[in-house]
Amino acid sequence: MANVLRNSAKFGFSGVLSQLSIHSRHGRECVSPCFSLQQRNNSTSPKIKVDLDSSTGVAVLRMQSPPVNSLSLDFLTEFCINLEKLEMDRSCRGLIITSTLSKVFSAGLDIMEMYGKSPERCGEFWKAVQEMWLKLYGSNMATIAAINGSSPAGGCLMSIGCDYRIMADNPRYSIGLNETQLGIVAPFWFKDTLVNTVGNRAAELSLELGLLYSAPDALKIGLVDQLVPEDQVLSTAQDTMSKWLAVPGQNTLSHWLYRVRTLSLSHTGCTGSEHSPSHWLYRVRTLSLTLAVPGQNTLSHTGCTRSEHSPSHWLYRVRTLSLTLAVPGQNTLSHTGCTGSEYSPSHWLYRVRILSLTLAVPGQNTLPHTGCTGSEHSLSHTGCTGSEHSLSHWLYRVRILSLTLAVPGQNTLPHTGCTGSEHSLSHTGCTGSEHTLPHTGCTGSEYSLSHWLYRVRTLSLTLAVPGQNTLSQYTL
Ligand SMILES: CCCCCC/C=C/CC(=O)SCCNC(=O)CCNC(=O)[C@H](O)C(C)(C)COP(=O)(O)OP(=O)(O)OC[C@H]1O[C@@H](n2cnc3c(N)ncnc32)[C@H](O)[C@@H]1OP(=O)(O)O
Repeated sequence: MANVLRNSAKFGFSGVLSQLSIHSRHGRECVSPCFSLQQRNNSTSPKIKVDLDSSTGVAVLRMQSPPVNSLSLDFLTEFCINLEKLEMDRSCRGLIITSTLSKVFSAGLDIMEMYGKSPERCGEFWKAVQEMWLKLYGSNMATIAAINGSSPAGGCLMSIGCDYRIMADNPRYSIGLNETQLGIVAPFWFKDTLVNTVGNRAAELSLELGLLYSAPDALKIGLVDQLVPEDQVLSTAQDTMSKWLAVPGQNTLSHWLYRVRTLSLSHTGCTGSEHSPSHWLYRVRTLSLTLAVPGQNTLSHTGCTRSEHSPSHWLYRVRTLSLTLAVPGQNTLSHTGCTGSEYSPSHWLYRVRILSLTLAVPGQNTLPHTGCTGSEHSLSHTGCTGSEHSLSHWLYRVRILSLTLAVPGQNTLPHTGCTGSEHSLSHTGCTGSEHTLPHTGCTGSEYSLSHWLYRVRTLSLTLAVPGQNTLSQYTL
């Protein structure tokens, strides 16, 4: 095992990933998640121990899977089953996650799950990773990570999936999304969750470099919220939990409102009951990887069949897709036809976001954006120049168009056929007849900025967890 880890660090994780092919098509019917979880839990000794204090409504979930609480399929399955049970137990309102191991909270995904396993097993494993995050991040309970040891990669994801993080004040412990250092592309929902936690720039640096932070540095960038002496991690978590549980309606609106952004990204495009969250995440991840590392995404990332996806085929498709999505008619080959040597995966991945921003205002990115060469596309360059494109202007427009993008299946070709003049503030690329009250509730004269922002936020909530968020739950 140590060899695998060492090799993955030395040769890049692609060597390990090439063993992996996630071909699972997820064509399965929706079954009870609890049932499917139980079906695949093959472990014998419990890797998770849960104690629920019925007087406080707080459960402590202890990870107890030596040597490092790595997130294997069995571990994740057990974790999800326990989470699901607590979620259904109305007496439980708060959840604290901690480790029984000394020095380690969780080492992240179990590397052995990604080595030499069948495509079916890999698919199951990846679904379980997603389910863990969805269940944790989407939990109705207040959640606190009591991080009493190192917490790299998936361990960090688990931590930032919680509402609050308390870490042992020990500089030898580290935390961070270090996937890039292993040659792994952190999926976009890892990235989004990190951005939500530490902000754009810190997340960008962190992911491009695959940084692990010591506990004090993690506190500095906001990756954890509090450091306490090691022997006080759990008791502090318990004290803190009582504050969270004292917030009126904690399990509903306030908790949800501030966590929605990421989930809305993850779920855009869902329609119908057949799209379970995990199914969607899997598909979205594929797309995002497809975009992210042209020429460097191998078959194992994508669920594609081998014969179709040769590297050149990939490049072509990526280029097409990028052009379509990004700044139609304005992205030149220098952005899209890059080869591996110019654009390392992490560099590409985490700059794509910039181009995404650019793509958000089609029809309104006019001459100042055109003719850009690769070198001009720096972080600060989102395609805008000139006084009319101030940051706040951009932000608001982007947000509005995000709304448009967020209702796939309803926003259709009218985006692409718009001319500049149609893209007024009140026009998000939709034609009137398709975009009626259920999306926005606005008519032209009501399109003041504050009104829009408010409505957009409301709508995001609606979109956030299809099949789980209903209007009745979140009507303001
Ligand atoms: C399907 C698509 C893939 C894309 C997914 C992208 C997302 C990836 C997220 C991930 O989580 S990838 C995993 C990344 N994890 C790490 O980089 C952590 C590596 N481990 C460590 O840094 C250290 O082990 C530790 C956690 C800081 C603990 O250090 P300590 O010195 O206490 O223990 P070690 O001697 O290093 O390890 C003991 C033992 O445990 C094995 N091990 C460590 N980490 C893992 C792991 N992630 N999976 C499986 N096994 C692990 C290690 O090999 C040792 O085993 P041995 O048999 O005793 O040699």
